[in-house]
Amino acid sequence: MSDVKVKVGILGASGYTGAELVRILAHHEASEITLLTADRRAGRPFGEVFPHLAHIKLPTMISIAEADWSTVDLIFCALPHGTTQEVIAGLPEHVKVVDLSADFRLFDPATYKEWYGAEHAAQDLQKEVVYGLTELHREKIKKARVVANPGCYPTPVQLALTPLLEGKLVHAEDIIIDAKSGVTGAGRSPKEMTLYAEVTEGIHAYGTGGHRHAPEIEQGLAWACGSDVVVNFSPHLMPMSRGILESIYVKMTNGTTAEDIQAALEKRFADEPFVRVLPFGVTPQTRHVRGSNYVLMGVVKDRVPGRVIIVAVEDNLVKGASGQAVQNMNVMLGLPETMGLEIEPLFP
Ligand SMILES: NC(=O)C1=CN([C@@H]2O[C@H](COP(=O)(O)OP(=O)(O)OC[C@H]3O[C@@H](n4cnc5c(N)ncnc54)[C@H](OP(=O)(O)O)[C@@H]3O)[C@@H](O)[C@H]2O)C=CC1
Ligand SMILES: CC(=O)N[C@@H](CCC(=O)OP(=O)(O)O)C(=O)O
Repeated sequence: MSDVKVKVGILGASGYTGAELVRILAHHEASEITLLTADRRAGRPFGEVFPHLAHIKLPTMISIAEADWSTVDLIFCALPHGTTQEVIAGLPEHVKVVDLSADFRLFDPATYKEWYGAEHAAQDLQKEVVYGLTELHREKIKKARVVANPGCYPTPVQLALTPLLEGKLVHAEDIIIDAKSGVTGAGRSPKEMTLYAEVTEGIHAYGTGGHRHAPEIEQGLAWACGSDVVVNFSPHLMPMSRGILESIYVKMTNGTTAEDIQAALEKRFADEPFVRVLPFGVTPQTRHVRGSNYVLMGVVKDRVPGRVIIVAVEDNLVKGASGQAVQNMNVMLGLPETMGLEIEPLFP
């Protein structure tokens, strides 16, 4: 491997996923961080905003307007969705991009407008974007200049269901995803939904019957089975900082058993470094992936005939965002895919 390091920028470095990118890249031997941006916190040293990472030598965070793009080979864009399209569309061609926001994840402009409430501002660029669920789109990611990192909720469910839909082992029209997330999923900017008094000692459903990740999940599952898919997706906010757990209820096709589902998932992910299928009947906890890039999934036979339940977990800030973003960078640059990501989960 060459000693020349890839120069990396992080736009939105003062947010949760920005901090997580810095934490991961601190152990990434083939890259160096040369640009950090913030908005309200522009002008402040990174280590002042995140004292737990103050020992790392980093450039001061500046505004995007001040950025010199000649100092970067690749940027991670960790800006709120809606603010990203114009920034990325204006970048010079030599800059590769991994976008963590939702701005380039939906490939049909009408669907984008329906769920995000505005016309897509960079439709030409959208045509060259690759959807960055690494395990499912690795070959395209290798050649991409701009990668749309998946949403946190859509990652585990697409991993679990893609092999089952491809193998016609489950029905595409009967999929229920009951999802639960920690509050960091909502970002670091203050919001009523994430006030301590309203999160602690209770749980609540939100976006019930129509969350913007439903069309992203449906898009990915339609790629898997070659026809339209409609899912019932219902997220809940949990009194914990990180982690996502999804209980996925599906109906098996005639003649398929829960053991067949287990075997199909084990086969599909046998060589994947970041996806683990647990022994049949064992379900994972969010604590089993905390701080790591792993997705764990467990298959359980439902007592209701013909049905099976898959429980999948990830850390929303790692495999659900910054970890998968670094995994995609590694693939785009031809680096070992696991570089910087071989961190064991923090338990308990
Ligand atoms: N949190 C999660 O679990 C996941 C998040 N994502 C996506 O990743 C992106 C970043 O999320 P997250 O880190 O949680 O968000 P945060 O709210 O924690 O951070 C947002 C960052 O963007 C900066 N920023 C805000 N508004 C602007 C603006 N108008 N122009 C330029 N910079 C701006 C902020 O700067 P400042 O601090 O100075 O205001 C901050 O650095 C979002 O698109 C989110 O949807 C994707 C998957 C999971
Ligand atoms: C708990 C919480 O608020 N979660 C966020 C999803 C976070 C995420 O990964 O998605 P985006 O990148 O699409 O924002 C939500 O429900 O909107």
